[in-house]
This record gives sequence, C-alpha cells and structure tokens, in this order.
Amino acid sequence: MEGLTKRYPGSALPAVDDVSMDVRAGETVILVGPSGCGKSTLLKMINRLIEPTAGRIRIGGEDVTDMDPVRLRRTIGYAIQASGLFPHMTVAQNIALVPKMLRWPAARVRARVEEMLDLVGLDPGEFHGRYPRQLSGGQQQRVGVARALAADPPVLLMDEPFGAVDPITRDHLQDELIRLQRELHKTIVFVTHDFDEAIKIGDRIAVLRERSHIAQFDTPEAILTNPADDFVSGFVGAGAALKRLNLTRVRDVGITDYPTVTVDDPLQHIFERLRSGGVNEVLVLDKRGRPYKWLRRGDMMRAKGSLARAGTLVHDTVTRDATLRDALEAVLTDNTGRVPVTGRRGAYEGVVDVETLMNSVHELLEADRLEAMDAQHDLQEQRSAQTHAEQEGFGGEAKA
Ligand SMILES: Nc1ncnc2c1ncn2[C@@H]1O[C@H](COP(=O)(O)OP(=O)(O)OP(=O)(O)O)[C@@H](O)[C@H]1O
Repeated sequence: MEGLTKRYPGSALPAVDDVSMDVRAGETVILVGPSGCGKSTLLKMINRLIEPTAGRIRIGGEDVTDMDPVRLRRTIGYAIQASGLFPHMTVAQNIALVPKMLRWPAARVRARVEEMLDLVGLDPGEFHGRYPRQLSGGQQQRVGVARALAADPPVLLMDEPFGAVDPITRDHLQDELIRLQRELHKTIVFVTHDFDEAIKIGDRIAVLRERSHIAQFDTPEAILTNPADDFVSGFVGAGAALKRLNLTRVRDVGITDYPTVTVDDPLQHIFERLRSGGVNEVLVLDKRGRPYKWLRRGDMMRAKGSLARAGTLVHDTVTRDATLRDALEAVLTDNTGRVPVTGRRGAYEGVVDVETLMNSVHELLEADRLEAMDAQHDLQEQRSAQTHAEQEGFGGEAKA
C-alpha cells in the first residue's frame, strides 16, 4: 500500500490518511486499533470494495489500483464477521461460488468443495447440503473461510472474521487458521480490535491510531516487550507477562505420550492396562480416536461391567497450535493436571502436563529477564561512552 487515502464524501477529515505499508508474501499481518480508526476502510481498499481517494496498491509487483475491481476480487479471498454466507444457497453452493465464476469445470469445482470442507474440519458428507441457518456460528465461520479459500487466492483479507462467535469457539477457529496458514502460506491481512487475537495469529502487527496512522508495525514480541509509545502500551494493556504466554505454542514445549484405551476395548483389557502399566489412570478414546474420559483404577470397581458410568469426562482439549496460555487455562480448570492434545478432527495425539508448562513458563520469563538485562547493559555502556566523550570535549552538544 502506498499513500492510501480515503475521504468519504461529506467528511471533514479522511477516514484513512496517507497509509503506506509493505506486507510480505506469505505473512499474516494484523491491523489492530480502536473502533473507528479506519481498519475496515483500509482493508476494503485492498480489494476495492471501497475505492481509494488517493494512493496505490501493488500485489506481487503488479499495480492493481486501476484493475477491474470485479476481476481483482476473484483473486483475493475475503472473509468477514458472521461469515457473510448467502442464506438461500447450500454450504457447497456457497463454497463453489468463486470457482464457478472463474469457470472451473464442474468436476473440479465439486472436488474442490469437498477438499475445502475437509480442510476447515467439517465432514463433507454431513455439511455439503446444509443451509447456513442449519449451522452453528462457528461452523458458519468455517464455511466462510472455506469459501474465501476456494479459488486458492494468494491473498486473503479477513475483517474480524471471528468477532461474532463465543470465546471458546473463537479460540478453536484461531487455532485452525494458524494450522491452515502453516499449510497454505497465504498472504493474510486480518482486522481485529482484540489485541490478544492479534498476538496469537499475527506474524506482524500494525497498531493503528486515528485515521489509520501507524503507531507501530512490528512482531508481537517486539510490541509486547518494547512498545513504541504510550498509545501502544495502552493498547497492549495490563498483564504483559501473561500475554507473553500467548507467544509460545504447545508444539514448542513438546507433548508426551499417555496410556490410552478405546471404548471398544473389552473391559478385561482395560483392567489389565491399569494394573500392568504402572499407571493409576488411562485416557479413554471414543470410536474416532478422540479423547473421551479419564479412567482411574477405583473407577473400574464402580464400572459394573459398563464404561458408561465410570470415569470423568474430558473437560477440554487443545491443539498443537494452542498457546501456552490456553493450555494453562485448560490444565487449571481440569483436576487431572494435564490436557489432551488433539490433531485433525479432534483425534488424540498426546498430553501436556502441568510440570512441562510450569518449566516452560519459567524458562520463558528467565530468557525475557536476561534480554532485558542485556538491553539495560547496552544502554548503560552507550551512556558512559557518551559521558566520556563529553568529558574529553568531543561531545558536540555537551550538557555541562
Ligand atoms: N460509508 C461511509 N461514509 C462515511 N463515513 C464512513 C463510511 N464508512 C466508514 N466511515 C467512517 O470512517 C471512519 C473509519 O471507519 P471504519 O469502519 O473503517 O473503522 P474501523 O476501525 O474498522 O472501526 P470498527 O473497529 O468500529 O469496525 C469512521 O469514523 C466511520 O464513521
């Protein structure tokens, strides 16, 4: 974006004023800022849903500012809050929209729809023919993302796509997006006013003030540990140390194996597992390999020949993309001291336990402390060098 400006008719001041920003191919950039600062306006100028008053947009070196907007929009995925699905079309028809406009052969469109549903974690057989009103908010949002990705556009714009769902679903959708992005390497510009969401999914974050002036454009780590000014600090908010936990993911701390059985195993086998493995507890998986129940030795006594009444239901799970904060939250609200980690379609992959988490948090904070000490040390050296130079008389503007 070069000098992008939008002046709405009748407004004294521009909504977006002379914004220049470079988004690298394959990175996720988050636009975050207070309500009304022009985030959506800036985003919609990229695919020309809003025509810029001035400035240029280049994608992959090509100037698209004067390209036919309809053609341009077919090459840019767009996902918005509350999914923006067409209510009178089925899930499959919604996803097929852009590929059809691009005149893909019917068989390719069909295959692509199935592939996209699978990609966003919805069973194609089950969801293909449903209408948007027959889906939960989170499922609608997934379909919205599937539709945005259907024609495999290199660029994806997302305008508060998870703003309208509950916090738990939002967490899961964020994890999904991170997983997708690792596979797809799209260039994503994502608008939110939730700074925690920005930290979680952004490679870089642009903190915007009024009229989309850029207050700071940097990595989440840099913004958290070194906010440019009071405006940015205000946006980062309280609890920077806890937010730091949002920057490390379950995949970075390593997950461990845990003894498992499945609901289809004969009770005798489960008994033996609990006796022989030197363990007090096993994790029961359901028919699809998803975590279902924690089962202790004592529970088996009460099982009376059926698993249905025994054990404690698994409360929460995390994916490898969940942040340490999510994992800690899950561990703290469960009394087993660990949380199952799941992969595609919720299948069990391992567990993270409280010791692993505490050790990682410790190391993380220790590393931060050392880094801060280093920075302090550099600063002191610079100051004493300056004082020395001033005493020697080459200080220039010595403040004697
Ligand atoms: N069509 C329009 N005509 C006139 N003014 C508009 C129009 N659309 C937006 N604005 C104004 O432009 C400014 C920026 O709006 P925009 O929706 O881009 O902000 P935002 O940062 O995305 O806000 P939010 O976080 O509340 O969605 C606001 O002051 C808004 O009132």
